[in-house]
Amino acid sequence: MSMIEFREVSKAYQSRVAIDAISLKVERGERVVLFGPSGCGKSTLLHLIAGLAKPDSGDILIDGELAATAGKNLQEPEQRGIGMVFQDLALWSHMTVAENIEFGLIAKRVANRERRQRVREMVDLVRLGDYLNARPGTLSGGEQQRVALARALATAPRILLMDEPLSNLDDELSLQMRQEILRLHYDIGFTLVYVTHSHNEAKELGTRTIRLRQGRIDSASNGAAA
Ligand SMILES: Nc1ncnc2c1ncn2[C@@H]1O[C@H](COP(=O)(O)OP(=O)(O)OP(=O)(O)O)[C@@H](O)[C@H]1O
Repeated sequence: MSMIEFREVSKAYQSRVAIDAISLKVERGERVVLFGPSGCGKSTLLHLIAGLAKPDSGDILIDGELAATAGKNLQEPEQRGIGMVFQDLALWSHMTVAENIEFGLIAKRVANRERRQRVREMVDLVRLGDYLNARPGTLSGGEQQRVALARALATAPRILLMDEPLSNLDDELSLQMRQEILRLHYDIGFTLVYVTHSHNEAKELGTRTIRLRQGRIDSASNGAAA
């Protein structure tokens, strides 16, 4: 059973078609990189998987369960077991770094002690141990991205969606984060769908590259290495 399945999914914004009858299967543990020119539908595809957008037609299955169908979400985003790192998904500015990371764990009713331990592991992972009590507004762009990554991974999601998550980082930190993502993938075994314009990131992180063009899968490059 696939972890993510799209059956003839379409999505338009007003008259603009963002996703055009896409059928797609992503298997458990796969690391899929989405490529393609600006406006081809990459972010919309992630939003559909996450439940942040509804398909106009077609079905979306997550781990074999119908999560969305024409015009409605049958599973809310928080029911889908998905972690997200999107550029426009801001951190909560009134909360500390620790509280941001802890948020999903509270929602999942993880016990107090385990929560604190998990937050500690996550800040260490993204090398922000000294910033536990800082507010996001006092951090650099790159540091904020690392908090977002820690927040997304804290609940050990079965699917991790990332939309250009490393674009604000310098080369060295970007490399470290890519290694961390691969290590975590090995440890946790999540399914990754990753949007980037970087060939380096695609080559290192992807087990499969899918190129989108005008809301459709460009079949010439589906399955090819970056
Ligand atoms: N909320 C929205 N309202 C109206 N149109 C939208 C909305 N979101 C996306 N679109 C349109 O849908 C199409 C696909 O956009 P999308 O953001 O998915 O592309 P993308 O491949 O992620 O682009 P980029 O690489 O620039 O981030 C574009 O034509 C865009 O203008």
